[in-house]
Amino acid sequence: MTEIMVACDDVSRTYGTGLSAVVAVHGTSCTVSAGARIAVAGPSGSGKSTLLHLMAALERPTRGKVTWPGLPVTADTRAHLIGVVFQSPSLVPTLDVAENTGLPLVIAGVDRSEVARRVAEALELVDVAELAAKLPEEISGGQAQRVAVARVLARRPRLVLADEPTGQLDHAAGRRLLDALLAATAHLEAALVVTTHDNAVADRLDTHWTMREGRLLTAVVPS
Ligand SMILES: Nc1ncnc2c1ncn2[C@@H]1O[C@H](COP(=O)(O)OP(=O)(O)OP(=O)(O)O)[C@@H](O)[C@H]1O
Repeated sequence: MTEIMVACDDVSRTYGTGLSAVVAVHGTSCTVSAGARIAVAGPSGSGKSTLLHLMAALERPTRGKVTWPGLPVTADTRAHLIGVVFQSPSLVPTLDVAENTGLPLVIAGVDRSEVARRVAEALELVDVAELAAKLPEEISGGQAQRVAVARVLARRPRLVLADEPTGQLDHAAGRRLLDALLAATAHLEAALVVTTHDNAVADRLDTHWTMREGRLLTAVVPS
């Protein structure tokens, strides 16, 4: 049977209360299987990021349940098993590319030689190995975003959730970033969920989900 990385069971997330309450995600059920490659599209404000944050355990549902049947997710293991890529890379300006990539591993107390090994592998996977000694200010926005992906991959996650990862990149840099994400998650045998407004991005993924007003419409598998 296919392993389920994350399952949302009738999940809702409401922000605020009373008249100002916003139902960002409404009664949504879905599953992400091991190795799945899913694009989540939908208009701005339709709940894509909120759904992703619920899957990442960065938000708690106000109703329903999110579970990770195939992953031993606890507060301690979450960040290693589930990698989240945001729209903006948020690198530490005073650390070089290799140090930025290894920072979460160093904080987690991973052995120095193991950090070096995983950083080298991750930078290779996203094709920025030659930038290892550069500072963030010395690299392009597209390269910085690939370093942010490497920082996630260095933890060897089983599930990668990318929230508009190409949103701040031009077409060519966006394509390169997506190439790197697809190749790296295939290498790590990780499932990948990408939210996007861009059809060119969605078309590269196997399964298409659409959100409207907080609801997940029927998933479409392109022929
Ligand atoms: N922390 C928050 N507090 C209050 N409202 C929020 C919060 N986060 C999201 N919302 C609201 O929830 C709704 C869904 O937002 P969400 O960011 O999930 O949508 P989205 O589809 O990802 O949008 P975009 O494509 O513009 O990023 C919106 O109405 C938004 O204003």
